[in-house]
Amino acid sequence: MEKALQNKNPIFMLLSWAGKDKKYLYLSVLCSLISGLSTIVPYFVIYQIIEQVYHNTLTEALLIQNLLLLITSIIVRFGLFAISGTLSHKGAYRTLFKVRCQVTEHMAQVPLGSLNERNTGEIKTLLNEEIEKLELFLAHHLPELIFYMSGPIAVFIYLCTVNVPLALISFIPLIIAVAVMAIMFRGTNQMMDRAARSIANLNAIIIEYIQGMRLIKAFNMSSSSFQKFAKAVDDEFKTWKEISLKMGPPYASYIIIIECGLLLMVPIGGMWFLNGSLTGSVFILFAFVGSLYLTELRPLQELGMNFAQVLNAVKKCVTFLETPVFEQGQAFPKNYTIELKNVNYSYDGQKEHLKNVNLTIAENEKIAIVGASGSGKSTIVQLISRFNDVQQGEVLIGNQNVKAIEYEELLKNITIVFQKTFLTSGTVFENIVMGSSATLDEVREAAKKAQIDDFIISLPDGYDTKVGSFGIRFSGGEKQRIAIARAILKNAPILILDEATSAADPENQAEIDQAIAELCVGKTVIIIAHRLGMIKHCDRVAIVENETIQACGTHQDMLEECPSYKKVWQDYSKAREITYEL
Ligand SMILES: Nc1ncnc2c1ncn2[C@@H]1O[C@H](COP(=O)(O)OP(=O)(O)OP(=O)(O)O)[C@@H](O)[C@H]1O
Repeated sequence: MEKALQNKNPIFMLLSWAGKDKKYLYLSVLCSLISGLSTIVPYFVIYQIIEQVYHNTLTEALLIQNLLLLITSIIVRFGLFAISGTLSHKGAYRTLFKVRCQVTEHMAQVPLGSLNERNTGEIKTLLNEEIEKLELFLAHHLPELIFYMSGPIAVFIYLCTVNVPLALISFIPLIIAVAVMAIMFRGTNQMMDRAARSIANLNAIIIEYIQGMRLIKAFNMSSSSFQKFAKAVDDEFKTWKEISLKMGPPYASYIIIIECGLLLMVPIGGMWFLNGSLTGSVFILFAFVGSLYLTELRPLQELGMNFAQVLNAVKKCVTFLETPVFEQGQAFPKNYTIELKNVNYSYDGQKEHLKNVNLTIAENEKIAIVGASGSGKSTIVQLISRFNDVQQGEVLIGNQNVKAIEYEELLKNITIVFQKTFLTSGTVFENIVMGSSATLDEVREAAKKAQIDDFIISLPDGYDTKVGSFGIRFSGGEKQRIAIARAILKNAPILILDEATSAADPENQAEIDQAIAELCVGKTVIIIAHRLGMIKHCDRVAIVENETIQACGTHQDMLEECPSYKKVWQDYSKAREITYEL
């Protein structure tokens, strides 16, 4: 793969992605070549017949011989073309599978931050539409290009053996047509780039529209959302209209020019015949064949246009595959102390979202991070787990920079429970086990501790119930308890709870608190919670304000010494006492 990326020629890139399946593509090209070369046979037969008629030597035996030759050439031409198509499709779909695997594998190896920079629509477009265009090239364009080109080239060579000057003249329309085509393709790369961006934008808006359907309905935003969608469709329409307007005239010119061979062959060949420098049979051959053979190249124009899109798709795949991945690192340290030293971080390179953050969390210590919404609490924990990388300063675990630790090892040793739990489309069991080799008993044990076992066994298929089947939708609280069960099962030495119990209902709160308390035993724990009740699990509290950690200490010390923490605590206590009178 590395080697392939250094070699930027798109065709070589594609062939290198095909790997061992290149053989199908090469064989397909070979079949296309032979099939294309067989185009020469009918022209040869025509010339033979003209000669035989002209010299009055045509016999029944010769007619049958010519007929057999024609039938054989037709069988070879279309038989091999069909075989070529079968082979090219086999090679193409295997290659597509490999490219899709590489892209998805690469996605898992790049920092989450660099994926966030690309919108969902862009990645979906790359995986579906852009990679699909590679099939168009490998299965269709490549064999067809060889097929359509080899025939006329063979005929041209054959015509040269008959009469070189006239053969060269018969070639002139192609030179002019190719020049027109070259003019046509000037600037199309940028246009195709724009077309790809426009379809990615359209995809992103469709995804946003579907995902945000509830919000759209709740706030009656359908008209404005439709406007956004309509604008994206309009942009797509305008882009393709512009492309069509730019390509239409040269396309028509190409078709017309390539058909103009007769305009050269009849007067020039006729004059040479009249002044005796050409035999009648050669004149008739050129008048028919010399003006016809180039029309075989008509489809090349369309192939050329599609090829620009294929090049664009290859470029997109290469750019994505070149996104830097995590480098190989060292083993996870034996000590689970976490340290943030002079950490600065900005999402956009402009506003500083974290400034000079310093925090040390001892092994087995439990620390709560509190602060206003948007103050940077989640950003801090994301830097520890390398969802994003610090831009200045360093994050250390067991005195080792997290960037130097093997990424998989890092993820193995850290469990994060987020506020929003993502459930995959598998069974409930698969959603808790998450690829580990835990048994059903172990999974149930974890689920019991997370207070979700009773609910799961009440489902139609218990732990084998498919998420989303039987119209089953999990509530926010149920999803969070599944996430807690996952964390209990994973049992990593470092635990991060980012608003992990925000959706717990009051009935289960006490049990979940108990589950979390058990989960935290013997671990280095960071808890982010707006419900400050979680602080009772913690040894210390750190408060984030003005993009940095303002103060850190025990709950009692902070109440006495940190006015902003005191205020946060008072606000929380007051909020708990509020009752709504209806
Ligand atoms: N992917 C992102 N791109 C750009 N800005 C971001 C991104 N994620 C967070 N931010 C910004 O960084 C700041 C800190 O966000 P963060 O999520 O860390 O805050 P938080 O304290 O965890 O908030 P909350 O308590 O509401 O979850 C906010 O201003 C937020 O808008």
